[in-house]
Amino acid sequence: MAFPTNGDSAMISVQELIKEPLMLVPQQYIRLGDQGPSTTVLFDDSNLSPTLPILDMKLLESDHELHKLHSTCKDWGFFQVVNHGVSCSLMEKLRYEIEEFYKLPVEEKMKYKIRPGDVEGYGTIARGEGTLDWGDRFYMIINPLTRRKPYLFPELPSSLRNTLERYITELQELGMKLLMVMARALKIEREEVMELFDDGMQSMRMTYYPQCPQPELVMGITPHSDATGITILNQLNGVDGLEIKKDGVWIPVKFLPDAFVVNVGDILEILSNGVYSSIEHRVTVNSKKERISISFFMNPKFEADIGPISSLINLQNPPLFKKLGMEQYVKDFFSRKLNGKSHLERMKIETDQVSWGTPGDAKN
Ligand SMILES: O=C(O)CCC(=O)C(=O)O
Ligand SMILES: [Fe+2]
Repeated sequence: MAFPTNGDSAMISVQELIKEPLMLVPQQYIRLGDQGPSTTVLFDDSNLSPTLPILDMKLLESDHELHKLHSTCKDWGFFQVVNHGVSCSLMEKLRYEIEEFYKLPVEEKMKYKIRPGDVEGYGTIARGEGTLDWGDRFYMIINPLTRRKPYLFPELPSSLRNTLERYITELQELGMKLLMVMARALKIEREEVMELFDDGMQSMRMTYYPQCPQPELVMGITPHSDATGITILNQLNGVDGLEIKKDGVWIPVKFLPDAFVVNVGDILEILSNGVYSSIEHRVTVNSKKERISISFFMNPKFEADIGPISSLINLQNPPLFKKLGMEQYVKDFFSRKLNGKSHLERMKIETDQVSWGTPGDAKN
């Protein structure tokens, strides 16, 4: 599928840019004031900063852990998950393969470059205010298989491709398990979630954030919420940088070995009729070490309708979001600038259009 984009697809590799010793960041990457990364709450020695909740996959059958998951998805929209069942050796192999991929000469990587009018492939599209992010990305749809671009996934170096294939299988299983426990916590029928997400639209983004001579002036990825069901993030080389916006402040996520970071995306906020919230996040970079991550995005199938799940709607909880086909939802998302939660805002039903009850009741 070709997505309309708002023009400018900048094919500049930050990795190439810093090959020559660089003292000053070029103008097109600079963000000042509120737009810059200087608004973070730093971890202090007394450990007073709030830390992201950690959930144990093996305990999620218990009512206690289920309750913790439910309140975490409502209050944080983000958590780390341990005992997730994906083997350490596969995680190590994946890290190695992705590092090797980014070490390839730029001409090799350019074989996968984002083509005009598209969003998939290697490179960065300027989707903010024209300011570029300090990171080289590779985004592609990986499921359903028929949506894989023939010049992307199938053309990757075979050892990376085989490792990704194994990783995708494991993450599909983990993602489905997470969605099922969320359904239980939300009191949604398993079948309903299965129907939406089984063989759904899935995509991934591998990102390489090079070290930066002036990290206080740039952003690895602009603040955004994910337009997904859920996202499972693997901070491959253990370098920090992810920050989430909680109660109006940016909080750094401390890397936890052998854990995934999971977040609620806009689609899950819509499906849960606002009971769960997607959260804005961003990535800052540093002057010493590059950060490498891979995000796995799980979504409903292209044929599905996105809207509040009917069993969650009643007189006290009227629908807060419109209904839209997934195909159209994805198209609309990619044709807009990446800007906080603005895409989700467009899906909201105006308060004066809501005919029953008070909208606030839904956040129970
Ligand atoms: O690299 C990261 O930690 C976050 C990436 C991200 O937010 C995304 O791919 O949507
Ligand atoms: Fe994200």
